[in-house]
Amino acid sequence: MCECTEDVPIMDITTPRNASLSGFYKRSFAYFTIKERLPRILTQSIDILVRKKEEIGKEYGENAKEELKTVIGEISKLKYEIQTNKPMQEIRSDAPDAKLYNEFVLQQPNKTYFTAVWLHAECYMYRRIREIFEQTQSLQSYDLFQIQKRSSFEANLAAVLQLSKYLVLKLADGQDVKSEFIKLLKLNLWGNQCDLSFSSGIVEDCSDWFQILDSLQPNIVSDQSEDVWSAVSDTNGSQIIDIVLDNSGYELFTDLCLADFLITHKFARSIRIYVKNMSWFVSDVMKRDFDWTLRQLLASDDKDMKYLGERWTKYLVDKVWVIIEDDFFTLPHDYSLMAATAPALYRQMAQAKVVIFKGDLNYRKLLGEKNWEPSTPFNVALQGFGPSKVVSLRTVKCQLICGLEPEVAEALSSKDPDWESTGKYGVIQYCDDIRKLD
Ligand SMILES: O=P(O)(O)OC[C@@]1(O)O[C@H](CO)[C@@H](O)[C@@H]1O
Ligand SMILES: [Mn+2]
Repeated sequence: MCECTEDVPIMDITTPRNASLSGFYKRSFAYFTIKERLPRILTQSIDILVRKKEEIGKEYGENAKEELKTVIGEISKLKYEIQTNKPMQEIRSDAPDAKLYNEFVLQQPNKTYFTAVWLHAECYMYRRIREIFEQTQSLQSYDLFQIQKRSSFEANLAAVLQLSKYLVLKLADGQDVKSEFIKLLKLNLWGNQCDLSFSSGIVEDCSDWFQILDSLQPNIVSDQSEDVWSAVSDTNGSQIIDIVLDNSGYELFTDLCLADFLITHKFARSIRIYVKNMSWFVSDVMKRDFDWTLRQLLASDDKDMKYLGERWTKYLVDKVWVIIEDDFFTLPHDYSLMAATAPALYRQMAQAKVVIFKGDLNYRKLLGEKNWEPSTPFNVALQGFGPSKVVSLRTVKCQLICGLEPEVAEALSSKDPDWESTGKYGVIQYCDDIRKLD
């Protein structure tokens, strides 16, 4: 039994094969996340609000200081509900996504934090944070994680600088385009190690990847970068490439470098970039984070960073890059439900040559949060999702995976029992099993 007050027995086992990940299985990263990581994220957020009270008052008005007390109380309440395994409550909001949340949670057989599907419980927590700010007068637009996101970019300036120089050089040079593309793809993959939900909001230095890229090759446990290259470099058909972003900071910078490379080498006429429309899993990119990042580049003293800032601003003005916000990315639904829940988005993605999904959370959604047999082919694990060719770039931060050669998972587990929750390993996976909507 766990120490939860709702009298629910938590099983002291690992996640059974083919079951949904859930805090219900005590020997799982899902359990650890709900028990330790989510409450820690909330505690740290409260600390920041307390520390920044005066600054928030100056920026959002005196009333905001009063409302902060309510916000802090509500976040503490949310933390208590998680720790004591209460059922997920109805979201009180007129926003259209709240209705979908409420219907979705109602349909689920298990509604408490530790018994629900982990993906649902974790997404719900971030939606509740949004609700807390929605209920205020003065803090509607306040982003609880903005300070951490900005610090993460600032802490990784050295890596950004180094990559800027490299990219500026490579953009001007048409040599060896394939190997440069694959190199950028891998840099981009490792950029996904730098998320703040994983480190519970602790800003880490991500600067090493650039130097040690080759030595990391054995850690890419499934590498279909050749297939990705073939799909991306095919100049027949659609000239649009979609990227579903993950984290702000260094990872976003690597995404934009890849997006620039694709445009410069004419693999796409336009790149559509999908962002979150609320504060999400601490470090995920919202439009305002994207804009802030470009402003940092434009204001830089470094000529290459500034140049990229100008170049990318022009891409946005000319609609070569288009930023898209869609509610679907902050719903608890996995991607196999996109066609039914967000058919317009599915059809839009079907116009793309390739859709690149960044990061661990997107991978969980692609695989339907299920503990697949690790040798399950990627196209099977996608369970019918395939608006276009799908690429996933993901460092392995939780216990689900597919597309591995037989025995690879067993060998990794005996070498490093925690291999699935360290972020040290990565996958570059590809599927061209396209399923059009009627
Ligand atoms: O999607 P991202 O940024 O790569 O990772 C998000 C993440 O940190 O959050 C989840 C747990 O909180 C984990 O699945 C994953 O490690
Ligand atoms: Mn993320």
